[in-house]
Amino acid sequence: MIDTLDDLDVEGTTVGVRVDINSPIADDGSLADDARLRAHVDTLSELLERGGRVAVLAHQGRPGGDDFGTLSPHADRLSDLLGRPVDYVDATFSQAARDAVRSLEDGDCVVLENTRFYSEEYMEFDPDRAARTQLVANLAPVLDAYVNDAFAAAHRSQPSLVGFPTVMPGYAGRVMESELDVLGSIEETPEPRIYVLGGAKVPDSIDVAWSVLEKDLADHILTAGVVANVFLIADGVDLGDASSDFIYEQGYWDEIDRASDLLDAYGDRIALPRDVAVDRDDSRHELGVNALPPQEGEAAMDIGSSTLAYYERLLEDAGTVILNGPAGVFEDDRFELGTRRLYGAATDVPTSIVGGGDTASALRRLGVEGFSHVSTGGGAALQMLTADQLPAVSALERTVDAA
Ligand SMILES: Nc1ncnc2c1ncn2[C@@H]1O[C@H](COP(=O)(O)OP(=O)(O)O)[C@@H](O)[C@H]1O
Ligand SMILES: O=C(OP(=O)(O)O)[C@H](O)COP(=O)(O)O
Repeated sequence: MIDTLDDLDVEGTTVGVRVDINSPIADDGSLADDARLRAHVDTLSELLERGGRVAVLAHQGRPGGDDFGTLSPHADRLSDLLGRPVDYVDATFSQAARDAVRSLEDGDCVVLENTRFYSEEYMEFDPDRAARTQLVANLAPVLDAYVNDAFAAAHRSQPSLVGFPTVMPGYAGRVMESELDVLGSIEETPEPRIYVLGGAKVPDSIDVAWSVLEKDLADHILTAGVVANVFLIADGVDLGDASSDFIYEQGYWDEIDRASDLLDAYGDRIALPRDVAVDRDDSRHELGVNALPPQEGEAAMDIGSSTLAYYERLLEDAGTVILNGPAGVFEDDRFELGTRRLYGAATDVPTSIVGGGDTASALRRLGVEGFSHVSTGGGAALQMLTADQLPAVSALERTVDAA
């Protein structure tokens, strides 16, 4: 049983609110999509209107990634969306951050800097240990309560997600509450059940694949995106140096062995692309897997038309489809076809559940709609649908009682 905002006496209370506003970032550093900020408006508005003093905690990107950066543009955008001033401080738990939180008055909001600027935040801890990290130990004394609205990050056991509710009363925000309601009630989704695993977070996708195949939750897994490329290499296909180098640079080389083990154990339930699309002479060019490797410098950027026809046939018989991750580099018009058609076909399945920040952004851009549920979380939604507990949700369940 988790407490919600209905259980929190908000007025005059200083609340640390963990949101997930991790967003695509344009080349000039601005937000390329603000959907995740919009999602949290209800929670933040409610807290502010009820007289709360709100300190927003969030991450943006992963250390070393192109989208790793400051939350300053997020604060500006939140101010527009909330229709009230939102301060930003370029500190997360230092004296400057604590002063900014202490000086909040009823109805004030400040965004603290990217929690992942601080190294412990990118590590996974059990909640008790997380409570002793620098972030929680330094910030908790200036907060009265903690609200977790970051469903999309609830599968991470990181300090800002599991540490605070160990030392102060923790509550689910409105996004967290509604995601848990919708995804938690899908106990008996219609079969056959198909998982579509695309995108670029290969280790997460392979974890999910193991889990749903072992538990017999998935009748088929359709691979797409970088996930498919890893499976193709594991299956002995020569995808060429460009795709291999990309996988190596992402640190995913060991995932090829894990994909190979999965194919050995459950190969009959894992569908691999039959063709891929590469950039040749500045145009989309499709190659059957038998025609691989591609020419030098060409990388597999999307699944091809034969693969789409094959996947569409499998989806015709599905009762439930759960999808995460674009099928290709949808940001480039030449490689959006796989995502457009695959996700389009999924809207015809009786129960269709989609998750993921980039995925949702791709679908908006491509105008694909009509799913049963579009979750704010990708990995978090998938983990929940594997029936595994989300660490941040468990931490809220075990939170300390309000005084
Ligand atoms: N074949 C591919 N090669 C390189 N990148 C790809 C490929 N297919 C998809 N991607 C990239 O995957 C990214 C999204 O993946 P991911 O972050 O896992 O999605 P989500 O945020 O929805 O969970 C996009 O930026 C897209 O360009
Ligand atoms: O974008 C996110 O997850 P998602 O890609 O599964 O939707 C969350 O912000 C979690 O980010 P992380 O996967 O870097 O921990």
